[in-house]
Amino acid sequence: MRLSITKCHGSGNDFALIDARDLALDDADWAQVARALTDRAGPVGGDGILLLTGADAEAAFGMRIFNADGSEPETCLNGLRCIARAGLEATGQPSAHVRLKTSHADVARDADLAAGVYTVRETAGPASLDVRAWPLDGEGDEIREAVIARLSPDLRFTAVAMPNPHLIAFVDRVDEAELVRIGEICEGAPAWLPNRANVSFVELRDADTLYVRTFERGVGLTNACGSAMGAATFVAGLTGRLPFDRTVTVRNRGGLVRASASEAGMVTLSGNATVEWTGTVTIDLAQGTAHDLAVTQRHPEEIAAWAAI
Ligand SMILES: N[C@@H](CCC[C@H](N)C(=O)O)C(=O)O
Repeated sequence: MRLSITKCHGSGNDFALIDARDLALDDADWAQVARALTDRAGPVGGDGILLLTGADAEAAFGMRIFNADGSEPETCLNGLRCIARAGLEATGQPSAHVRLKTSHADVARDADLAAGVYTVRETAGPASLDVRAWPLDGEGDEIREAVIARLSPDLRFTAVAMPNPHLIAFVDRVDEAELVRIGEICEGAPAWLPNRANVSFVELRDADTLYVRTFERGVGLTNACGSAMGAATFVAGLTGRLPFDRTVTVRNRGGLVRASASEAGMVTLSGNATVEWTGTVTIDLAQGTAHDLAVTQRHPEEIAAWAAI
């Protein structure tokens, strides 16, 4: 099978985006496409794949995302900006209501974060504190700044669904080895956390800046995770570290976004949707491999504009 793909990223969280509006593959095949395209030893590499899906009565277009391991999460807010760019360009609209797996979001082209950086504003939520839905068992119905002894005796986590599951711990300094240790416990899908979780450590750097590092479910450490940045901004408000509705800078390993969260749990992020190149590639579904990549157009100007941030 030969696919057209767009290699793109939001804050360095990188994806192969596929216009799937006229493609009919079953979920198992998309999972296999995700494993093939995200393999960093293969010709493309990435944290996941994004599917632009068609309109319905409510939404101008939709997004599906598959993680590198082939699992399909509920949302992806860095990926949504890339899908928004593709969907807005495809439909010719300046803004849109977008269908996600289990929820909706609103997107619009925003003023460029910096010269030449295509920027999208996205609003998603509401964030939910109900962990019975994950499920996360044995820690009560809500987890707010609480020790989860099965993960660490020292850290205090807040559990938030965006609606994908996030465990957020504010720390003085991100300890990456500890983040990986805890991320891997969750990745093992223990009986008390069968659907796993994304785990983030967050530094409050000043009254206008957070730094977020995330071990993502189905992927591992990534440069950035948009839903984690949204969750972290909401938890900063919930725990009184920052006022709700203040727009702050959320830094990450791949760059930054501007973010705000309301008390009702709606989060708004404004950040890049950078296209690196477009091309075609062959997928061997039986083997789960990608080969014969042909890049048809490169965008060094977009890569350079983002690097300057
Ligand atoms: N990187 C994404 C989140 C992708 C999904 C996540 N790994 C999960 O399984 O929930 C983002 O930018 O939000």
